[in-house]
Amino acid sequence: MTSTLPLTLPEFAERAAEVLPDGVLRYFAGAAGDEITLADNVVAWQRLALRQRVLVDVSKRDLSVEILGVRRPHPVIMAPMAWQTLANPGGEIAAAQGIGAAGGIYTMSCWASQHADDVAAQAADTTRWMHIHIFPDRDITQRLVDRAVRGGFEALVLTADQPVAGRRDRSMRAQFARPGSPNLADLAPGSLEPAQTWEDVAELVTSSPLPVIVKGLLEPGDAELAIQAGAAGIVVSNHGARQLDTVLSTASALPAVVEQVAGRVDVLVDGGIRRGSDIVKALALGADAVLIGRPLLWGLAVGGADGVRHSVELYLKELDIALAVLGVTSAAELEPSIVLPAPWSA
Ligand SMILES: Cc1cc2nc3c(=O)[nH]c(=O)nc-3n(C[C@H](O)[C@H](O)[C@H](O)COP(=O)(O)O)c2cc1C
Ligand SMILES: CCCCCCC(=O)C(=O)O
Repeated sequence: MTSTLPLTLPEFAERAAEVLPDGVLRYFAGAAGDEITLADNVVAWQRLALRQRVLVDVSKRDLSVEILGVRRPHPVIMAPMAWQTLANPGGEIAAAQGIGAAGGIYTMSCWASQHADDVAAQAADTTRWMHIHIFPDRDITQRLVDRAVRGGFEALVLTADQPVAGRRDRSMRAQFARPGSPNLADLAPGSLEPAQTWEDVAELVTSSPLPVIVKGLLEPGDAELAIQAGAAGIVVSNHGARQLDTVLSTASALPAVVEQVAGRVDVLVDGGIRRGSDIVKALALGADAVLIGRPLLWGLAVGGADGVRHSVELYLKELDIALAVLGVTSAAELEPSIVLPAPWSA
Protein backbone atom coordinates (compact mmCIF):
# COMPACT_ATOMS: atom_id res chain seq x y z
CA MET A 1 0.00 0.00 0.00
CA THR A 2 2.85 2.38 0.88
CA SER A 3 3.96 2.62 -2.77
CA THR A 4 0.61 4.17 -3.71
CA LEU A 5 0.81 6.78 -0.96
CA PRO A 6 1.96 10.32 -1.72
CA LEU A 7 5.65 11.16 -1.71
CA THR A 8 5.30 14.50 0.07
CA LEU A 9 3.21 16.05 2.83
CA PRO A 10 1.49 18.65 0.58
CA GLU A 11 0.39 15.84 -1.74
CA PHE A 12 -1.42 14.19 1.17
CA ALA A 13 -3.46 17.38 1.60
CA GLU A 14 -4.24 17.46 -2.12
CA ARG A 15 -5.29 13.80 -2.21
CA ALA A 16 -7.44 14.21 0.92
CA ALA A 17 -9.28 17.09 -0.73
CA GLU A 18 -10.10 14.74 -3.62
CA VAL A 19 -11.44 11.89 -1.48
CA LEU A 20 -13.32 13.68 1.33
CA PRO A 21 -16.94 14.80 0.95
CA ASP A 22 -17.19 18.59 0.69
CA GLY A 23 -18.87 19.16 4.08
CA VAL A 24 -16.35 17.01 5.92
CA LEU A 25 -13.43 18.70 4.18
CA ARG A 26 -14.79 22.11 5.17
CA TYR A 27 -15.21 20.99 8.78
CA PHE A 28 -11.68 19.54 8.95
CA ALA A 29 -9.83 22.23 7.00
CA GLY A 30 -11.80 25.27 8.09
CA ALA A 31 -11.32 27.59 11.04
CA ALA A 32 -12.92 30.58 12.71
CA GLY A 33 -14.05 33.72 10.88
CA ASP A 34 -11.94 34.90 7.97
CA GLU A 35 -9.25 32.30 8.73
CA ILE A 36 -6.51 34.90 9.17
CA THR A 37 -4.96 33.02 12.10
CA LEU A 38 -5.37 29.74 10.20
CA ALA A 39 -3.09 31.11 7.49
CA ASP A 40 -0.71 32.76 9.94
CA ASN A 41 -0.28 29.54 11.95
CA VAL A 42 1.50 28.18 8.86
CA VAL A 43 3.19 31.40 7.75
CA ALA A 44 4.57 32.19 11.21
CA TRP A 45 6.84 29.11 11.01
CA GLN A 46 7.78 30.06 7.44
CA ARG A 47 8.76 33.56 8.63
CA LEU A 48 11.58 31.98 10.61
CA ALA A 49 14.87 31.28 8.86
CA LEU A 50 17.32 28.60 9.94
CA ARG A 51 21.05 29.10 10.43
CA GLN A 52 23.11 26.17 9.23
CA ARG A 53 26.62 25.14 10.32
CA VAL A 54 28.71 22.95 8.02
CA LEU A 55 31.41 20.31 8.27
CA VAL A 56 30.07 18.89 11.49
CA ASP A 57 30.10 15.08 11.80
CA VAL A 58 26.39 14.31 11.55
CA SER A 59 26.77 10.64 10.68
CA LYS A 60 24.81 9.68 13.83
CA ARG A 61 21.60 11.56 14.48
CA ASP A 62 19.15 11.24 17.36
CA LEU A 63 15.58 12.45 17.02
CA SER A 64 14.57 11.38 20.51
CA VAL A 65 13.09 13.74 23.09
CA GLU A 66 11.81 13.44 26.64
CA ILE A 67 8.06 13.87 27.06
CA LEU A 68 6.54 13.75 30.57
CA GLY A 69 9.80 12.25 31.81
CA VAL A 70 9.83 9.40 29.28
CA ARG A 71 12.33 9.16 26.42
CA ARG A 72 10.41 8.92 23.15
CA PRO A 73 11.86 8.09 19.72
CA HIS A 74 10.81 11.47 18.29
CA PRO A 75 8.72 14.54 19.12
CA VAL A 76 5.57 13.89 17.02
CA ILE A 77 2.19 13.53 18.76
CA MET A 78 -1.19 13.33 17.02
CA ALA A 79 -3.42 16.19 18.19
CA PRO A 80 -6.92 15.39 19.47
CA MET A 81 -9.36 15.65 16.60
CA ALA A 82 -13.03 14.76 16.74
CA TRP A 83 -14.99 12.23 14.64
CA GLN A 84 -12.23 10.45 12.76
CA THR A 85 -14.51 7.94 11.02
CA LEU A 86 -15.49 10.95 8.88
CA ALA A 87 -11.96 10.74 7.46
CA ASN A 88 -11.78 6.97 7.13
CA PRO A 89 -13.98 4.07 8.28
CA GLY A 90 -11.03 2.86 10.38
CA GLY A 91 -11.46 6.03 12.46
CA GLU A 92 -9.68 6.54 15.75
CA ILE A 93 -8.50 2.93 15.90
CA ALA A 94 -6.71 3.21 12.56
CA ALA A 95 -5.26 6.61 13.45
CA ALA A 96 -3.94 5.30 16.76
CA GLN A 97 -2.49 2.21 15.12
CA GLY A 98 -0.87 4.34 12.40
CA ILE A 99 0.86 6.81 14.65
CA GLY A 100 1.85 4.01 17.02
CA ALA A 101 3.52 2.17 14.15
CA ALA A 102 5.58 5.31 13.57
CA GLY A 103 6.54 5.56 17.25
CA GLY A 104 4.35 8.58 18.03
CA ILE A 105 1.77 9.30 20.72
CA TYR A 106 -1.96 9.28 19.91
CA THR A 107 -4.27 11.78 21.61
CA MET A 108 -7.88 10.58 21.42
CA SER A 109 -10.51 13.31 21.28
CA CYS A 110 -13.35 12.71 23.71
CA TRP A 111 -15.65 13.60 20.76
CA ALA A 112 -14.48 10.42 19.09
CA SER A 113 -16.51 8.39 16.65
CA GLN A 114 -15.33 5.20 18.32
CA HIS A 115 -15.37 4.25 21.98
CA ALA A 116 -12.20 4.65 24.05
CA ASP A 117 -12.44 1.05 25.24
CA ASP A 118 -12.26 -0.14 21.61
CA VAL A 119 -9.36 2.17 20.81
CA ALA A 120 -7.58 0.90 23.93
CA ALA A 121 -8.16 -2.72 22.94
CA GLN A 122 -7.24 -2.40 19.28
CA ALA A 123 -4.36 0.04 19.59
CA ALA A 124 -2.99 -1.39 22.80
CA ASP A 125 0.62 -1.04 21.65
CA THR A 126 0.31 2.69 20.97
CA THR A 127 1.10 5.20 23.71
CA ARG A 128 -2.23 6.96 24.09
CA TRP A 129 -3.36 10.16 25.79
CA MET A 130 -7.03 10.96 26.47
CA HIS A 131 -8.45 14.38 25.63
CA ILE A 132 -11.12 15.67 28.00
CA HIS A 133 -13.13 18.76 28.87
CA ILE A 134 -14.39 20.15 32.13
CA PHE A 135 -18.03 19.40 31.34
CA PRO A 136 -20.97 21.24 32.97
CA ASP A 137 -21.69 17.91 34.68
CA ARG A 138 -18.35 17.21 36.40
CA ASP A 139 -19.39 13.58 36.76
CA ILE A 140 -18.97 13.15 32.98
CA THR A 141 -15.42 14.46 33.24
CA GLN A 142 -14.71 12.05 36.09
CA ARG A 143 -16.11 9.10 34.18
CA LEU A 144 -13.90 9.94 31.20
CA VAL A 145 -10.91 10.03 33.54
CA ASP A 146 -11.89 6.62 34.93
CA ARG A 147 -12.21 5.32 31.39
CA ALA A 148 -8.77 6.66 30.50
CA VAL A 149 -7.21 4.94 33.49
CA ARG A 150 -9.00 1.68 32.72
CA GLY A 151 -7.87 1.81 29.07
CA GLY A 152 -4.20 2.41 29.81
CA PHE A 153 -4.16 5.98 28.51
CA GLU A 154 -1.09 7.65 30.00
CA ALA A 155 -2.07 11.30 30.31
CA LEU A 156 -5.08 13.61 30.16
CA VAL A 157 -5.13 16.48 27.67
CA LEU A 158 -7.57 19.08 28.94
CA THR A 159 -8.91 21.57 26.42
CA ALA A 160 -8.86 25.02 28.00
CA ASP A 161 -9.69 27.23 25.01
CA GLN A 162 -13.24 26.12 24.31
CA PRO A 163 -15.64 27.69 26.81
CA VAL A 164 -18.02 27.88 23.84
CA ALA A 165 -17.75 26.57 20.29
CA GLY A 166 -16.05 28.84 17.76
CA ARG A 167 -17.94 30.12 14.71
CA ARG A 168 -16.49 28.53 11.62
CA ASP A 169 -17.83 30.19 8.53
CA ARG A 170 -16.49 27.58 6.14
CA SER A 171 -18.28 24.62 7.72
CA MET A 172 -21.41 26.68 8.54
CA ARG A 173 -21.76 27.52 4.86
CA ALA A 174 -21.70 23.80 4.05
CA GLN A 175 -24.34 23.25 6.74
CA PHE A 176 -22.04 20.68 8.27
CA ALA A 177 -23.86 19.01 11.18
CA ARG A 178 -21.71 17.52 13.94
CA PRO A 179 -22.37 13.80 14.30
CA GLY A 180 -22.96 12.20 17.68
CA SER A 181 -20.03 10.71 19.54
CA PRO A 182 -20.26 7.02 20.46
CA ASN A 183 -17.55 7.76 23.01
CA LEU A 184 -19.80 10.21 24.85
CA ALA A 185 -23.15 8.61 24.06
CA ASP A 186 -23.23 6.41 27.13
CA LEU A 187 -22.36 9.36 29.38
CA ALA A 188 -24.54 12.21 28.16
CA PRO A 189 -24.65 14.51 25.16
CA GLY A 190 -21.54 16.47 26.10
CA SER A 191 -21.95 20.20 26.08
CA LEU A 192 -19.30 22.83 26.74
CA GLU A 193 -18.79 24.59 30.08
CA PRO A 194 -18.46 28.39 29.87
CA ALA A 195 -18.05 28.59 33.67
CA GLN A 196 -14.87 26.49 33.87
CA THR A 197 -11.95 28.08 35.76
CA TRP A 198 -8.44 27.28 37.00
CA GLU A 199 -10.01 25.92 40.19
CA ASP A 200 -11.54 23.14 38.11
CA VAL A 201 -8.12 22.37 36.68
CA ALA A 202 -6.58 22.19 40.16
CA GLU A 203 -9.38 19.86 41.29
CA LEU A 204 -8.87 17.65 38.26
CA VAL A 205 -5.12 17.48 38.92
CA THR A 206 -5.74 16.52 42.54
CA SER A 207 -8.27 13.82 41.73
CA SER A 208 -6.60 12.35 38.64
CA PRO A 209 -4.08 9.54 38.85
CA LEU A 210 -2.85 10.61 35.39
CA PRO A 211 -0.76 13.67 34.59
CA VAL A 212 -2.81 16.57 33.21
CA ILE A 213 -1.66 18.58 30.19
CA VAL A 214 -3.55 21.85 29.64
CA LYS A 215 -4.11 22.52 25.93
CA GLY A 216 -4.96 25.83 24.36
CA LEU A 217 -2.75 28.49 25.98
CA LEU A 218 -1.18 31.46 24.22
CA GLU A 219 -0.30 33.74 27.15
CA PRO A 220 2.63 33.44 29.59
CA GLY A 221 0.28 34.38 32.45
CA ASP A 222 -1.95 31.42 31.66
CA ALA A 223 1.07 29.13 31.52
CA GLU A 224 1.94 30.30 35.03
CA LEU A 225 -1.61 29.58 36.23
CA ALA A 226 -1.44 26.12 34.67
CA ILE A 227 1.74 25.40 36.60
CA GLN A 228 0.17 26.67 39.81
CA ALA A 229 -2.84 24.41 39.17
CA GLY A 230 -0.46 21.44 39.02
CA ALA A 231 -0.38 20.73 35.28
CA ALA A 232 2.38 18.41 34.11
CA GLY A 233 2.54 20.15 30.76
CA ILE A 234 0.90 22.71 28.52
CA VAL A 235 0.14 22.91 24.83
CA VAL A 236 0.65 26.29 23.23
CA SER A 237 -2.29 26.13 20.86
CA ASN A 238 -5.08 28.18 19.33
CA HIS A 239 -7.11 25.07 18.53
CA GLY A 240 -5.93 25.12 14.92
CA ALA A 241 -7.37 28.68 14.66
CA ARG A 242 -10.85 27.18 15.04
CA GLN A 243 -11.98 29.10 18.10
CA LEU A 244 -11.36 32.80 17.39
CA ASP A 245 -9.87 34.45 14.35
CA THR A 246 -6.96 36.91 14.69
CA VAL A 247 -5.65 35.44 17.94
CA LEU A 248 -1.88 35.06 17.89
CA SER A 249 -0.37 32.30 15.80
CA THR A 250 1.37 29.66 17.88
CA ALA A 251 4.90 30.18 16.55
CA SER A 252 4.52 33.82 17.59
CA ALA A 253 3.17 32.93 21.04
CA LEU A 254 5.65 30.17 21.88
CA PRO A 255 8.84 32.07 22.90
CA ALA A 256 7.23 34.15 25.66
CA VAL A 257 5.47 31.10 27.09
CA VAL A 258 8.70 29.09 27.08
CA GLU A 259 10.47 31.93 28.89
CA GLN A 260 7.76 32.06 31.56
CA VAL A 261 7.71 28.29 32.08
CA ALA A 262 11.50 28.16 32.37
CA GLY A 263 11.65 24.37 32.20
CA ARG A 264 9.25 23.72 35.12
CA VAL A 265 6.81 21.65 33.02
CA ASP A 266 6.76 20.32 29.47
CA VAL A 267 5.82 22.82 26.77
CA LEU A 268 4.22 21.37 23.66
CA VAL A 269 2.99 23.34 20.67
CA ASP A 270 0.61 22.81 17.76
CA GLY A 271 -0.80 24.76 14.84
CA GLY A 272 0.43 25.03 11.28
CA ILE A 273 3.31 22.57 11.60
CA ARG A 274 3.51 21.37 8.01
CA ARG A 275 7.17 20.42 7.53
CA GLY A 276 9.96 18.71 9.40
CA SER A 277 11.74 22.08 9.40
CA ASP A 278 8.79 23.54 11.35
CA ILE A 279 9.41 20.90 14.02
CA VAL A 280 13.07 21.98 14.12
CA LYS A 281 11.94 25.58 14.71
CA ALA A 282 9.46 24.59 17.43
CA LEU A 283 12.10 22.61 19.31
CA ALA A 284 14.68 25.35 18.82
CA LEU A 285 12.27 27.87 20.34
CA GLY A 286 11.97 25.65 23.40
CA ALA A 287 9.09 23.24 22.78
CA ASP A 288 9.62 19.72 24.10
CA ALA A 289 7.45 18.14 21.39
CA VAL A 290 4.81 19.02 18.80
CA LEU A 291 1.23 18.03 18.13
CA ILE A 292 0.15 17.73 14.53
CA GLY A 293 -3.48 18.06 13.52
CA ARG A 294 -4.90 18.30 10.03
CA PRO A 295 -1.97 16.77 8.12
CA LEU A 296 -2.48 13.50 9.99
CA LEU A 297 -6.19 13.60 9.21
CA TRP A 298 -5.18 13.88 5.56
CA GLY A 299 -3.01 10.81 6.07
CA LEU A 300 -5.95 8.97 7.61
CA ALA A 301 -8.31 10.01 4.81
CA VAL A 302 -5.92 8.96 2.06
CA GLY A 303 -4.56 5.72 3.48
CA GLY A 304 -6.06 4.76 6.86
CA ALA A 305 -3.51 3.56 9.42
CA ASP A 306 -0.84 3.26 6.71
CA GLY A 307 -1.50 6.82 5.62
CA VAL A 308 -1.03 8.16 9.14
CA ARG A 309 2.14 6.15 9.62
CA HIS A 310 3.53 7.28 6.26
CA SER A 311 2.69 10.95 6.95
CA VAL A 312 4.51 10.82 10.29
CA GLU A 313 7.46 9.13 8.61
CA LEU A 314 7.61 11.95 6.07
CA TYR A 315 7.81 14.50 8.90
CA LEU A 316 10.56 12.43 10.53
CA LYS A 317 12.52 12.07 7.30
CA GLU A 318 12.37 15.84 6.81
CA LEU A 319 13.32 16.43 10.45
CA ASP A 320 16.28 14.07 10.21
CA ILE A 321 17.58 15.67 7.01
CA ALA A 322 17.13 19.14 8.49
CA LEU A 323 19.23 18.22 11.54
CA ALA A 324 22.00 16.86 9.32
CA VAL A 325 22.09 19.88 7.03
CA LEU A 326 21.99 22.29 9.97
CA GLY A 327 25.01 20.53 11.48
CA VAL A 328 23.07 19.30 14.50
CA THR A 329 23.20 15.70 15.72
CA SER A 330 20.27 15.58 18.11
CA ALA A 331 16.94 17.22 18.78
CA ALA A 332 18.24 18.10 22.24
CA GLU A 333 20.96 20.31 20.70
CA LEU A 334 18.46 22.62 19.01
CA GLU A 335 18.51 26.06 20.57
CA PRO A 336 16.98 29.48 19.88
CA SER A 337 20.09 30.83 18.15
CA ILE A 338 19.49 28.63 15.10
CA VAL A 339 16.31 30.53 14.18
CA LEU A 340 16.02 34.15 13.21
CA PRO A 341 13.40 36.37 11.58
CA ALA A 342 13.58 35.57 7.87
CA PRO A 343 14.72 38.31 5.51
CA TRP A 344 11.83 37.36 3.21
CA SER A 345 9.32 38.22 5.96
CA ALA A 346 10.49 41.82 6.47
C1 LIG B 1 -11.22 18.38 12.55
C2 LIG B 1 -10.59 18.85 13.83
C3 LIG B 1 -11.12 18.45 15.05
C4 LIG B 1 -10.54 18.90 16.23
N1 LIG B 1 -11.04 18.45 17.41
C5 LIG B 1 -10.46 18.85 18.57
C6 LIG B 1 -10.92 18.36 19.82
O1 LIG B 1 -11.81 17.52 19.89
N2 LIG B 1 -10.32 18.85 20.94
C7 LIG B 1 -9.29 19.76 20.88
O2 LIG B 1 -8.78 20.19 21.92
N3 LIG B 1 -8.82 20.21 19.71
C8 LIG B 1 -9.37 19.77 18.57
N4 LIG B 1 -8.87 20.20 17.38
C9 LIG B 1 -7.66 21.06 17.38
C10 LIG B 1 -6.40 20.18 17.31
O3 LIG B 1 -6.24 19.41 18.47
C11 LIG B 1 -5.13 21.02 17.15
O4 LIG B 1 -5.04 21.96 18.18
C12 LIG B 1 -5.02 21.73 15.79
O5 LIG B 1 -5.66 21.01 14.77
C13 LIG B 1 -3.56 21.94 15.44
O6 LIG B 1 -3.42 22.66 14.28
P1 LIG B 1 -3.08 22.01 12.84
O7 LIG B 1 -4.34 21.33 12.39
O8 LIG B 1 -2.76 23.22 12.03
O9 LIG B 1 -1.93 21.07 13.00
C14 LIG B 1 -9.43 19.75 16.20
C15 LIG B 1 -8.89 20.14 14.97
C16 LIG B 1 -9.45 19.68 13.79
C17 LIG B 1 -8.83 20.11 12.48
C1 LIG C 1 -19.59 21.10 21.03
C2 LIG C 1 -18.28 21.40 20.37
C3 LIG C 1 -17.56 20.18 19.94
C4 LIG C 1 -16.31 20.46 19.19
C5 LIG C 1 -15.50 19.24 19.08
C6 LIG C 1 -14.43 19.23 18.10
C7 LIG C 1 -13.52 20.41 18.10
O1 LIG C 1 -12.95 20.79 19.11
C8 LIG C 1 -13.29 21.07 16.82
O2 LIG C 1 -12.40 21.95 16.77
O3 LIG C 1 -13.99 20.78 15.83
